Amino acid sequence: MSSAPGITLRGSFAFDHARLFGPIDLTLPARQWTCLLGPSGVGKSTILRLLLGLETGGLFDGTITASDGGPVTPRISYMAQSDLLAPWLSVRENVVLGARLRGETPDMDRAAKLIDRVGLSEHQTKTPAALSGGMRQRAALARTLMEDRPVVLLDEPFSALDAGTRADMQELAFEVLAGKTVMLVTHDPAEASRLGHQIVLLSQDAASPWPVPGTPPIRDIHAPETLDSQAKLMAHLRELRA
Ligand SMILES: Nc1ncnc2c1ncn2[C@@H]1O[C@H](COP(=O)(O)OP(=O)(O)OP(=O)(O)O)[C@@H](O)[C@H]1O
Repeated sequence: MSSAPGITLRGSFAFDHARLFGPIDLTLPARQWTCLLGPSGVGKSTILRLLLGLETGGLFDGTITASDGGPVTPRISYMAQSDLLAPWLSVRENVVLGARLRGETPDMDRAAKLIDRVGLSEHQTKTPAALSGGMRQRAALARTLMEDRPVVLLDEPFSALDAGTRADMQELAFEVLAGKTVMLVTHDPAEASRLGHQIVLLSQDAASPWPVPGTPPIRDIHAPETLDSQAKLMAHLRELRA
C-alpha cells in the first residue's frame, strides 16, 4: 500500500449562512497522530464528516487535499462517536463487515486477534444489544482497526471506557495504526497529551496548535512531561470556558 499522506483542510463552514468555524487551516501531518480538541458544538465532528465526504447539512467553502495529490475520501477509515454497529450481526460479523460489504474474503485470523486484543473473545458471538456501552465501543474499535486504510479518523473512540481499559485501548490503537495518518477527536487532555504528535485546538476562528511534550508518543501516563502537558491543557480549556 502507498505511504499514508498528510491531509490539509482549509476553509470555512456555515449552516444557513451562520458561520460555524473558519477560515481555518488544519493539516494532519503524514503518519502522525493529530489530537483535535475544542468546546462541544464547535464543529469537530463536522470536520470529520467533511473529510469523509459525508452530507453535513451546511456549506463548506474551502479545499481538502492530500499531500501526494491523491484522493482523500476513499483512503479514510472512520470510527464515529456512536458505535454504528449493525444490531443484527454478532461482534465477529461486525468486525469483518467492511470486507464483506466490499465483496472481499475477510482475514478471520486478524479479526480474531483484534477481538482478543479488545477483550471480546468470549463475547464475539453476541449481538450489540447483549453488550455494555464500553464493550460496544471496543467492538467498534476492533472494526476500525481491521480496516487497513492509510488515513484514520477517530471520534472520541475511548469515551465509554473505564480508565484502565482506556489506557490499554490507546496503546492498542497506537500500535496497530503505526504508519497511518490519524486524527483523534477527544475531550480528554490526558489522552491528547499521551497520544498526540500534534495537538490542535479548534475555535470558531482558528485551528490553533497547542504545544506537545518533547518526547514522542505514545507517552507514559505517569511521565512528568505527560502530566505537565495534561495539566496545562486542562487549565487552558477551563480558561476558554470562563
Ligand atoms: N444540519 C444541521 N443544521 C444546523 N446545525 C447543525 C446541523 N448539524 C449539526 N449542527 C450544529 O453544528 C454544530 C457542530 O456540531 P459538531 O457535531 O460538529 O460539533 P462537535 O465539536 O463535534 O461537538 P461535540 O464535542 O459535542 O461532539 C453543533 O452546534 C450542532 O448543533
